[in-house]
Amino acid sequence: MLRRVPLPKLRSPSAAASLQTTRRYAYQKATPSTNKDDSTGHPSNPSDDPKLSPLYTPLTGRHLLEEPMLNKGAAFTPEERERFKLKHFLPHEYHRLETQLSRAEAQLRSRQDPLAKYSFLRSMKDQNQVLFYALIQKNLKECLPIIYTPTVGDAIKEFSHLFRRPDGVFLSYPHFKEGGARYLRDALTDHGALTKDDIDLVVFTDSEGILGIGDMGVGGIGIVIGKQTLYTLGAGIDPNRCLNVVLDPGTDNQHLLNDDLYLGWRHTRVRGEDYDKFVDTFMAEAAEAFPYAMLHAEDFGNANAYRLLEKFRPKYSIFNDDIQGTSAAALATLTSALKVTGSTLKDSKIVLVGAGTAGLGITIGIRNAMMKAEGLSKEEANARFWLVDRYGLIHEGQEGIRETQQEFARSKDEVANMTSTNEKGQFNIYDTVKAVKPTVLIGTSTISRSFTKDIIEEMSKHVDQPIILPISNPTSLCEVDPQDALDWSDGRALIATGSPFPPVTHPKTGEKIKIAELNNALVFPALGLGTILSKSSRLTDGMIVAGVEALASLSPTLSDSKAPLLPDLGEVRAVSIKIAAAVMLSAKEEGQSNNVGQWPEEREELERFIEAQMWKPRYRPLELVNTAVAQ
Ligand SMILES: NC(=O)C1=CN([C@@H]2O[C@H](COP(=O)(O)OP(=O)(O)OC[C@H]3O[C@@H](n4cnc5c(N)ncnc54)[C@H](O)[C@@H]3O)[C@@H](O)[C@H]2O)C=CC1
Ligand SMILES: CC(=O)C(=O)O
Ligand SMILES: [Mg+2]
Repeated sequence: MLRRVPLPKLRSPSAAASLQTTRRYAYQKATPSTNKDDSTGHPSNPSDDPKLSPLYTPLTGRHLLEEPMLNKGAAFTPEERERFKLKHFLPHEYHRLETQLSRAEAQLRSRQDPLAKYSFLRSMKDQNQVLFYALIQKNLKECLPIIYTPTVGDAIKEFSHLFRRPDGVFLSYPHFKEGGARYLRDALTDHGALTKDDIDLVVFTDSEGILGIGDMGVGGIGIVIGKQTLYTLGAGIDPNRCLNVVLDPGTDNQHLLNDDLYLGWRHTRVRGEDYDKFVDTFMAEAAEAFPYAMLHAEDFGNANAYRLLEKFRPKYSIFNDDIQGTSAAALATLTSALKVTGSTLKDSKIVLVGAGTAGLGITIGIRNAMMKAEGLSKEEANARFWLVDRYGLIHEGQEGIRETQQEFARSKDEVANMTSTNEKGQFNIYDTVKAVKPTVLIGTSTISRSFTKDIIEEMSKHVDQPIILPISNPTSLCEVDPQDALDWSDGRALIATGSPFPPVTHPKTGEKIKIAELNNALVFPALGLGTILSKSSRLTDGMIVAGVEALASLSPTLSDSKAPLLPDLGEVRAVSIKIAAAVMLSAKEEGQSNNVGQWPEEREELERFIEAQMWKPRYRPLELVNTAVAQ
């Protein structure tokens, strides 16, 4: 017979206290002296390990098992089972994390379909956070394409069908209209349970431009969760100090609007002043509630991404990953590629296809580097770019050019000499490549396999080692399969892609060649970590450039010209330490850091300090507190 389990005491103060206590007490900031143990395993009896500081919680019994931040499942020790009234909820045996991992790995691998693996991992995240992160960290190469691109894209499309339980903060426009700023504040702080010191990072989207798959409505929470997971895996940002947020101003995705199971606000997107008021108020409330947090914007549509970044950057600690993160990763890749070709930024001719959020971010980032590092004027640097968008090469007088693209429009005189193979007289990618003879070809267009054989062959006629970066995600939207790019360039192309690809075969030598993954995931976790650890109120361009230089200095091609252009995403933690150190030192130099003196400035010592600060998936001892203490 089922016995009814008593409900938790939901009266104030305990209701608010459960999350507050978990979050507040979860963050016992590691110091080098208390956190010398850097292994990811857990000690034989966690409660007795003096190296790990405890977490405090008022939760017991079923409520403790249901709290993913604290749940250890079968790894609750016999003593903890007694103290936290867990004995009757758990089978007899006590298993260490290592044993739990073996079971979890077998369960993961028993699922063949990537989406089924995704669902498994998502529910593990909802149940036992330490096990989730330990599993992925141990099997990073296998799990990254599941929790991130490409599978996350499929999961987002299916969000309302796969939905089991929520993870994150859902902010819908009609609730905002009714409750105004107060509603947003209550939602973000969980009605006051979270206070200003509790959160380091807010990741948020309005879901209009998810990866390359477009408007995904409330399903965009999936990319937010994916990015937050990478902050934790890649840079050790404490998951208990992150807030995942989706703004739901409606959706223009007709398929979702017609779907009976759709879970978001069933309404077309609110735009104009109403939208701005929603986002402006959200930013103001988030910044006031968590004044030390970095606010990470993800996958906004291109009509809003730049506009909002420019508007909010002077006021808040905002970071737009698609603009700034992608630009940083691309600049590091290009720097590595140019070391191989023996060329420079200013000697490059760059054709970029898809001048939207990511494409323009990359263009501006490289353009600024040409000016700063190689002394070009803005006009001289702009002249190294040819941007091709949906109406072909962007040039003066062309209809449909967006304001953000304007400064890169080619002159009328230049295009007067070009030949169009298009019945509308537009200059497509082939026409542009033929006329320009570029050294670099970048794809951020979302147009699958649009770098065709004739384009790659034409480019390869004029340059020894064409640099080809098709970085649209997910895999299905990549502009060219790397094997094709290598075959069509006689094995000469230097390639990096946005989603992971298996190694390719050199068409002449038969050698296996690894393809670098040019994804902002290699850099944004560390940009965030550096900003958070240096308590910087802004992530400046200078801090980002310091991170780019650190990343480029880790390129495997520096020691082997046939190696991938970037470090493997599987090594992101080690990479993050170097990038974060560079970011922190730059923050200090620029006067952005608000805690100079509290961290070492000598590079190696700083790297050890950063490593020690990183959250690691280990079970920590638990201490029972009563709610009065929690308050
Ligand atoms: N690898 C990475 O780290 C990143 C990759 N991306 C990928 O880049 C792609 C673009 O993303 P966003 O810039 O956010 O999207 P977006 O929508 O802002 O930009 C896409 C651009 O491509 C243009 N376009 C559409 N059809 C075209 C055509 N036939 N020819 C040329 N251009 C065309 C659009 O007009 C738009 O300007 C996505 O697939 C996204 O996943 C985005 C950010 C990071
Ligand atoms: C990687 C990423 O941010 C994107 O594809 O949108
Ligand atoms: Mg993105």
